[in-house]
Amino acid sequence: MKKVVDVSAGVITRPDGSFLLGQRAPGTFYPGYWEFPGGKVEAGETPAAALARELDEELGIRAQVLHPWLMREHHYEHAHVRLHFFEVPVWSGEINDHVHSALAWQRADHLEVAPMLPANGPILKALRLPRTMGITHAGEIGVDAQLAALDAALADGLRLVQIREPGLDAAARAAFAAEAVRRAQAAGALALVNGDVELALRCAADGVHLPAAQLAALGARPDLPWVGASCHTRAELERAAALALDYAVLGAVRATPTHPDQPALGWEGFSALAAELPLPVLALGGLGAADMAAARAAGAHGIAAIRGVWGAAR
Ligand SMILES: Nc1nc2c([nH]c(=O)n2[C@@H]2O[C@H](COP(=O)(O)OP(=O)(O)OP(=O)(O)O)[C@@H](O)[C@H]2O)c(=O)[nH]1
Repeated sequence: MKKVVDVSAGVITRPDGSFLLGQRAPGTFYPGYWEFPGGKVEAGETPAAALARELDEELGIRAQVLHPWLMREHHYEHAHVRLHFFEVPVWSGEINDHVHSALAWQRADHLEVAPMLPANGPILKALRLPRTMGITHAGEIGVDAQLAALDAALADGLRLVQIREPGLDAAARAAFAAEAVRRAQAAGALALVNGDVELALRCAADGVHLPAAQLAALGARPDLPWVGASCHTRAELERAAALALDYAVLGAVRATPTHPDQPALGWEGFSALAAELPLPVLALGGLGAADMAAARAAGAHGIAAIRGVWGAAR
């Protein structure tokens, strides 16, 4: 059995969404491959402290803000690594690299450098997941009002839409889904259909969002580009990870009128449940754009919302 090596890596992000990659130098494992800056956690160090130290040693910068994000394990020929990824949106000092052959600011949807270290493929996919998910409720506000709110939110930058319409009958739901997928995709957004793989395929959606009961019942990941699930417990989050889903939605952070029976987790409860998972987790439950910073500090990838995304007037 190879021993487990803990490694911390930082997704150092600029306000335009680009992040920093470094190319591994000759004489290291996987020379020429690209990685997120970081390195091994030393005895007695927390992963966050290790990353702060590595960024200082390798790049000469001080991380001012470090958000826990994902944890992934990977078996290399030389070691079994447990990678602790953090997001680093704020740092001080000029970047002055001491260890890589080259550095490059990259965007997840338009990577210009290759190859990436083998463990990092899912990390790049996670970085392509937008930070805000809008969940439709045409059954409540009406199809026309929801489509108008969708257009306004897309114009405002929304790039991830979950079509969730338990209140519409099958025909109305299918028609609404087809139209919402069309509008979302025309704006460059991902559109996911809640709970219905068949309908997602029929309207060429980007994926499916599984309610918790479906997550529990499924034997394998549905064959669609994006698959996520609603989770309320650690066991459900681990099941989503075991099925290699692309994301989970975890709530409720606050009590909401949609799910009055669900106890509120608060940010502490959220971060305890969402810690050290290999997939990004969106926070749900009474949230809006103003909660993004708190969500990310708690380890969330971003937020998912019904009312909080469609705007007060919509
Ligand atoms: N820094 C970093 N390491 C990664 C990433 N992805 C990934 O699989 N790894 C693996 O994690 C391990 C990190 O080792 P390292 O050699 O960079 O560690 P280090 O800076 O502490 O070097 P050292 O060997 O001199 O102590 C390597 O096995 C590397 O392949 C990544 O994105 N960033």
